[in-house]
Amino acid sequence: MSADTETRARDEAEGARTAPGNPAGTRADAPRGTRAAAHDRPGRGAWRRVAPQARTFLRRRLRPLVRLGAWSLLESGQTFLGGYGVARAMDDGFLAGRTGVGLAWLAVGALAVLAGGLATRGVFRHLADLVEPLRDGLVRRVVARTLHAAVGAPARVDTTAVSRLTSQTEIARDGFAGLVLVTRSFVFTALGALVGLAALAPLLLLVVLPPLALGLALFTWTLAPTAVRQRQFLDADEAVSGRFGAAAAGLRDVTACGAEERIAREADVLIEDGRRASTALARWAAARNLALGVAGQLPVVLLLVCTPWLLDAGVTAGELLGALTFLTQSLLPALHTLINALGAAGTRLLVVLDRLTFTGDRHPSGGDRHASGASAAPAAPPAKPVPAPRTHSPGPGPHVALRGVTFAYGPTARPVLQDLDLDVEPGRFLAVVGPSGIGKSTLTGLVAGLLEPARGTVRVDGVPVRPPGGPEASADRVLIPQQAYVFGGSLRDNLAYLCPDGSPLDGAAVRRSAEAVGLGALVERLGGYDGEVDPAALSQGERQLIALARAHLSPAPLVLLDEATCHLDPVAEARAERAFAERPGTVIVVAHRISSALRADRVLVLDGDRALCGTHDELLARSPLYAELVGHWHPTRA
Ligand SMILES: Nc1ncnc2c1ncn2[C@@H]1O[C@H](COP(=O)(O)OP(=O)(O)OP(=O)(O)O)[C@@H](O)[C@H]1O
Repeated sequence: MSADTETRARDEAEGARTAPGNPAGTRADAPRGTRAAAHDRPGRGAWRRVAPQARTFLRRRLRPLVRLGAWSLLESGQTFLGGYGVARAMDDGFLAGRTGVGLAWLAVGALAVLAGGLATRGVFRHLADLVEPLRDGLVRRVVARTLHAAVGAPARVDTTAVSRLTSQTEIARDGFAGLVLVTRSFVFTALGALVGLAALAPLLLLVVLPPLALGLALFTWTLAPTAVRQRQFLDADEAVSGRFGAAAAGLRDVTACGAEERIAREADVLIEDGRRASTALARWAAARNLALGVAGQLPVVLLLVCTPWLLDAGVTAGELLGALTFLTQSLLPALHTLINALGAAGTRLLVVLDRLTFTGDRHPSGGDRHASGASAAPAAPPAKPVPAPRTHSPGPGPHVALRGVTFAYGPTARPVLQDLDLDVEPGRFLAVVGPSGIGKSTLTGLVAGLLEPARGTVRVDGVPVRPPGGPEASADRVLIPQQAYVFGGSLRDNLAYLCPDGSPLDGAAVRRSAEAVGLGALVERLGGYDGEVDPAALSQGERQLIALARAHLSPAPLVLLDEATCHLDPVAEARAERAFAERPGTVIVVAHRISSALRADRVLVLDGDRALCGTHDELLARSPLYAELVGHWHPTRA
C-alpha cells in the first residue's frame, strides 16, 4: 500500500476507460447476450449482492476500523485548528492590533498541520490491516471457484481466471483502499469543519449546512444510476473487444463465407452501444459535478451573500474569514475527492467486486464464464453465404486458370508467388505440395478470392475471381481451412451451413455426404443429425470431418482444402479425399501428407520461385524437391 493511493483513487475517478486490466476476456464469446443482460440488471442488484458480504467483512474488522477512526480524529484536529486559528488570529490578533497574538494563532494552525501529518502516517499503517485481507479473500475465492469449475468440466478452460486473479483483484484492492481513504478523510474533515463553525458562531451552520446537505443528497441519488451506466459501459467495452477478438480469430472463415458485412454490422451495433453507454456515463458525471457545486461552492457564495446579515447578527470579520477557510481549504477539496472517487472509482469497485464474488454458474453479466474456452468454435454461426446463381455451364467442374500471378504480402515484401501459371482442368483433383511457408495457403487464398494478385489474373471458368466481399464469393467455391469452423447447434444445421437458404434440404444427400467423408461414427454418437453439437467437446479431427461433410454437401463446384484433413489419421484422410475425388467438381488440396499427391490427378510442386505441375510420375523425374519429399515418405508411417 503506497502513500499515493489517495491520489490514485482520485485519478481513477477521472475515467473508467483507462481502467487497467480490462476484464475483456470474461465474455469474449457472448457479446450480444452480455449486452442484453447488462441492460436488464440494475446497479442496485450488484449493490444488494455485494453489500451483505461487505458488511460481514467490515464487522469482522472492527479493531482496524476503530484504530483508523482514532487516527483520523486526530487528523481532523488540523482542520479545526486551521479555520479556528485564522479566526482568532484576525479577531484577537491582527484586527485588535496585537500582531504577536495573531502570529501565535497562525503558528498553532501550522503546528496542527504537522501533527496531522503524523496522524496520516498512523492512518496508512492501519489501512493495510483493512485492505490486504480483502485482496487475500478475493484471491482465495477466485482460485477455489476456478479449481472447482476445472474439476467439474476439465474440457473447458476458464482463461478469464487469470484476469480475475491479477488485474481485477488489484483494482478491487486499490479501489477499496482509495475509497476508505477519501471517505474517512471527508467524514473527519467535515466533522472538524462543522465543529469549528459551531465553535466560531452557530449561526454560520445555518448558512452552510442546507446547501451541503442538499448537494450530498443529490450526489447520493446519482450513485445507483452511475453504477448501472458504469456497468453498461464496461460491458459494452468488453463486448466490442470480445467481438473483434472473435472476428480476428475467424477472419479466414468470415471472408470465405462472405460474412464481412454482417460482422461489420454487428460491430457497428456494439460500437454504437459503447458510444451511448459512455455518453450516459458522462451525463451522470455532469450530475455529480452539479452536486459538487451545490455542496461545495454554494455555501461559499451564500456566506458571501449573507455577510451583511451575519455581521449584523454579531458574527465577527475574523469568524467569517475562519468560516471561509473551513470551506475553501478543507471541506471543498475533501468533497471534490469524495464525489469523484465514489462516483467513478467507487461504482467501478462495486462492479468488479460483484464479478469477483458472484457465485452462480453463469456470470452475472450474462455470459458463460467458461465460454472463452471454446474460442476455436464461436457459439453462433455468422451469416450464411448468399448463394449466387452458377454463372458457368453445368459440367464436371470449373476450369481454374492462373496467368503470370505474382503476389506479395506488402508492397516491399518479397513475393511469395512469382509469375505463376497454372491450369486445373474441369473436374480434376490437384494436390499442392512444397515446404512449409512456400505459399501453398497463399495460392488457395488467391483462388478463393481472399487475396488479390499484384500482377496477373486468376480466373475460374474464364471469369476473374472477385475480391472478398461479393455475395457470390463463396457460392461457386468453398475453402476449408485447417481450423475447422463448427458452431453450437444441430449437426444438420452445421452440415447445411453452405447449402442455399430456402431450398429444401435433401436428407439422403446429407447422409451421403456424411457417410462419404467418414462422419458416420460421430453422427451415431450425437444421436443422429438432430443431435446438438457442442464445439468445445469435439476433437480437432471431428471438427474437420464436420467441415469436410459440409463442403461435400454444398453445391459449390470448386472445393479448396487447405490442409483440411491434417487432424485425421491417414486412413480417414484417404477416405475424405476419395469422397471429394468422386464428387462432381474441381478440387485443389493443399497436401498435409505426400500421400495426397499420389491420389491426385496432378500435383503442383511449389519450390521457391519455381513451380512445377505434372503427374506423380512426371514430377518424380523432373522435380528433385518432389522426389525428395516422396523419398522421405514411408507409406506405413503416413
Ligand atoms: N498475412 C500474412 N502477412 C505476411 N506474410 C504472410 C501472411 N501469410 C503468410 N505470409 C508469409 O507468406 C509465406 C507463404 O505463407 P503460406 O501460408 O502461403 O505458406 P504455406 O506453404 O501454406 O505454409 P504451411 O505449409 O506452413 O502452411 C510465408 O513466408 C508466410 O510467412
